Parts: sequence; structure tokens; C-alpha cells
Amino acid sequence: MTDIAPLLRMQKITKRFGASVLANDCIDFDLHAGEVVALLGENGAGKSTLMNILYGLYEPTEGTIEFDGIETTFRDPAQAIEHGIGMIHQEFMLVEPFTVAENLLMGTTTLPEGAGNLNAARRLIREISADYGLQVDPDARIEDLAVGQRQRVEILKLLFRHAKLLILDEPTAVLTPQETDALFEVLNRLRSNGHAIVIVTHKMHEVMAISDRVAVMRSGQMVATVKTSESTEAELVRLMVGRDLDMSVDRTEPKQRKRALELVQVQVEAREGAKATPPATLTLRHGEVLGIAGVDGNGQTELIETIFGLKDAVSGSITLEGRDITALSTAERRAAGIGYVPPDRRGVGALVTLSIEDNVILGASKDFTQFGLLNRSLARVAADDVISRFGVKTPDADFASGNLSGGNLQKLVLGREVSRDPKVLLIEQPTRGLDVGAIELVWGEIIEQRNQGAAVLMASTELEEILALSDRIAVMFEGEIMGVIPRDKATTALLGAMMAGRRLEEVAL
Ligand SMILES: Nc1ncnc2c1ncn2[C@@H]1O[C@H](COP(=O)(O)OP(=O)(O)OP(=O)(O)O)[C@@H](O)[C@H]1O
Repeated sequence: MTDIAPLLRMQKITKRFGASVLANDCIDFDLHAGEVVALLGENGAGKSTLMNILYGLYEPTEGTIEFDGIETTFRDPAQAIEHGIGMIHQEFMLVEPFTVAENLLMGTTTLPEGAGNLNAARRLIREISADYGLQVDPDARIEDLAVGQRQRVEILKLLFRHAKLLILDEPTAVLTPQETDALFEVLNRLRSNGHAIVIVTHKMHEVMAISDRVAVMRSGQMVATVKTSESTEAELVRLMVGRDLDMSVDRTEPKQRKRALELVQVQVEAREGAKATPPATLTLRHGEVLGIAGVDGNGQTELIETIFGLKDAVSGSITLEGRDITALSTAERRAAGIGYVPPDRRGVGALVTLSIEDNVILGASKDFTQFGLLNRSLARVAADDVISRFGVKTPDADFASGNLSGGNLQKLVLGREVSRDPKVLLIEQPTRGLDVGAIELVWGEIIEQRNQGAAVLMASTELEEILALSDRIAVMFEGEIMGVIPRDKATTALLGAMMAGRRLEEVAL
């Protein structure tokens, strides 16, 4: 393969942001037609920056890009896609009330030949969809599609515009295991048809399963490019984080086991248009991690938001150490000792226009106020502590949080909540988007909180994470708790069956 000229050749790519950030440092990156390359690296290593340069979102400070034999840099993504380079981000860019075909025609200035009207577009969609096993109905409305299907529409959108190179940014983060398998089948077909694919992912087993080569970045540099078949997961981890990992969980007898949080017949507000779900009754003790397993979108978010007070409970009661908090505001619940890490860190989790320091004191400014004035040096100490304890990669605490890499923003939000030593920690998708080294750290911190007596309610779509950290596991399906199982009784098969809608009573223990 190396004898043939690559489809893409990025040479000596450097990208600086201001004086303090060197995000890409003289990077060489090649990609051939018909190959899948996994781009691997710790949070903040510079993967998104490199891909954003390729896709025309950023201009490189230095370096050249050759695509299909022609030297070029793209002014914007529209130009990149015109030349055959497409990128699928984690947030899909589809317009919900419209159909697949309408979405594909929308916003395109240069339509593929023979796809100028809706009927022709429909025909083409069916053809492409059949060729690549995408199973997309051109007349389906986006709002009726599951996450995995929406992602296939995004792929279709790129193929519709004759993309030769597809960049996928953590494409499996929001997929179920079945959807991931289906995606990989599609990627295999794309590869056999001569497409080139870059997949940015933190999941090592996926790297091994799908890629031909792995490019490893570290601190802005490309440190290695290896053939997947000639490497191992352990070697890739070492290349990436520079050490072996220890994922063992050090569970000790917790300091206390009293009841922390009780939900009695809590009726969560139904989403607009959705039918009401049965009320939830749940007890969470100090010194335990109660994991909520379930496929994304099965009511975990709504339940946790109700406990934190972002949503009102329609009926029922929530008590914290015996005190009824059902009517309290979010700020009051926070003051009462509830910490909250939402799944969407850029939205609810952090105020991205604020500095890291201001984010660290967010919602707790009273703790940093002396004689009626905000004590900045106390705030700085707290911010520096979160940065060092959680390994947030940043020049300093004044840095705008919105400019942190995805994984580092996640570490910041989690670090802020954990450092306040909450009595109850509500946490959704604790390690989504985190590199393996950061997962090791976050798991350690969650267990430490538990060992110190905090009550942790953790929703995760990753079964491995649920099984590693939880003392008990609740499974949610379509807004309902299907059962609660102690960890030693939980198996992947049992949890899988419950996640697909079977009640605990229906599946033998
Ligand atoms: N617009 C920007 N302004 C300033 N610094 C930035 C900007 N965008 C990215 N950075 C910095 O560049 C570095 C590389 O970030 P990048 O997003 O490329 O990392 P990444 O490898 O994709 O990380 P992750 O796995 O967490 O998504 C980080 O230190 C980040 O804070």
C-alpha cells in the first residue's frame, strides 16, 4: 500500500492558538484510499485540531496539505466537501422536522449530478443506501430516527456529495453496541469501495476491531504510526499515555452506610409529546455507587435532572438525609450537598465563555467570599487544585473553558463537583470522551468519593463502567426502572436483557 501515492498527505502541520498553545507541532499524516486509520491520543493531544485543519475549520499556522495529488488548504468546510473530504461530528447537523431527502438537498450549492429534485434525490439515496448497507428511508423524518440511524444519514449526506475521505469524531460515543456493529459494517464496505476513513476514538477495542493503522498523538506531536495487526492494546496505551494503566477499583468498607437520598413515587415530567412514565422509587445510601444502566435516551437524564431540581417532579417526594428537598431550587439543593455532572458539558456543565477559575467557583461563590468580597486568591488555589488533581491540560486557570479540548472540559466539570465533597454526587456519562488514562483517574476519584461516604448515582451507557464501579445497578428502559440488582448478581446478559425492556422479575437471576 505504501508504494501507491497516498490520497492525503499532510506535511509539517503546525497550529498555534495565541502565544501559549501549540496544539499541533510539525505533524506529518498520510492516508491511503481503502484504509481506515484510527487517530489516537490523550485528551488535548491535538486530534480535533488536526482534523479541523483538514476539514477547513482552522487554517494551519504552517505546513502543507496535498489531497488527490493537488496541494491545497480549504477555506471552509464547504470547500473541503466540494473536494471530497467530509467530517461527521458528535453533534449531528440535521434539521429535525424535515425528511432525510430534504435534509440532503438542504444547504447544498453544488448538488450531485442527477439529484437536483426530490424524486431524483430519493432514488439516489436508495441506491447509495443499498450499496453501503445503510438502511435509510429517504422519506423518514429525522425526528423519528434513532441516534444510530441519524448517524447513517450523516454518512449518506457525505456519500451523496461524493466524499472520498470521511472523518468520524468519536462516532460510537452515543451508539448502542448493536449500532456500533452496524456502523463498523458500513465502514468496512466503505473501505472495500476505496474510501479513506479517519476515526477519532478513545475506545481501544474499537481501534483494534476496525482500523488498518493507528496514528498516535501526544502533546501536539505525532509520536507513532503503527499497523494495527502488528500492535496490541497495551502497546498503544503505552504509546499514548507513556505508562501502563491500572484499572483495578480499590473498594473499601465505606465510612457510613446511612440513607442519603430517597425517591418515593417520583413522577418525572414527561417530555413534550411523550407519554408519562411510571413513578420512580429508589434509595441511595452513603458509601455506595448506584449505577443506572440503559441505552441513551431511556429517561436517565430526566430522572437525574429531577433529582437535581432542573425539572420539577410532578408528584412524589425526594429527601436528602431525611430532609424533604422536593420544593428546593437547584441552588438550594447544591447548597444542601448535591453535586451534579451533566452529560453535556458544553451546555449545562460549564459556562464556556468563563475562565476555568470562574467555572470552579460557579454556584459556590459564597465559599470564596470574605467580608462581602470575592477572594480571588482562594478561587485561584481551588482552580489550580482541580487542574492538577484532574490533569486538566491548560496553560493556566485564566484560560477560557470553551477552548479546552472536549475531554479536558469534562475533567474540569467533574473535578469541580468532586472537589466540593458532595454528600450526593449525581453524574451522567462520567467518562464519555475521556482518554484511557483519564478514565483510570476518574474511576479512582469516584470510588474514593464512595469510600469517603458519598452517595454516588451514576448513569452510564458503558456496561463495563457500570460493572466496574457500581455496588448496585438499576436498569432503565423507556423511562422506567426495570429492576435493581446487586453487583455480584449482575451479568452482561442480564443487564442487556433488562436494557432491552425485560423486567427483573421476568429474567431469572
Ligand atoms: N480555539 C482554541 N483556542 C485556544 N486553544 C485551543 C483552541 N482549540 C483547541 N485548543 C487547545 O489545543 C489543544 C489541543 O486540543 P484538541 O481539541 O485538538 O485536542 P484533542 O486531542 O482533540 O482532545 P479530546 O480528546 O479531549 O477531544 C488543547 O490544549 C486545547 O485547549
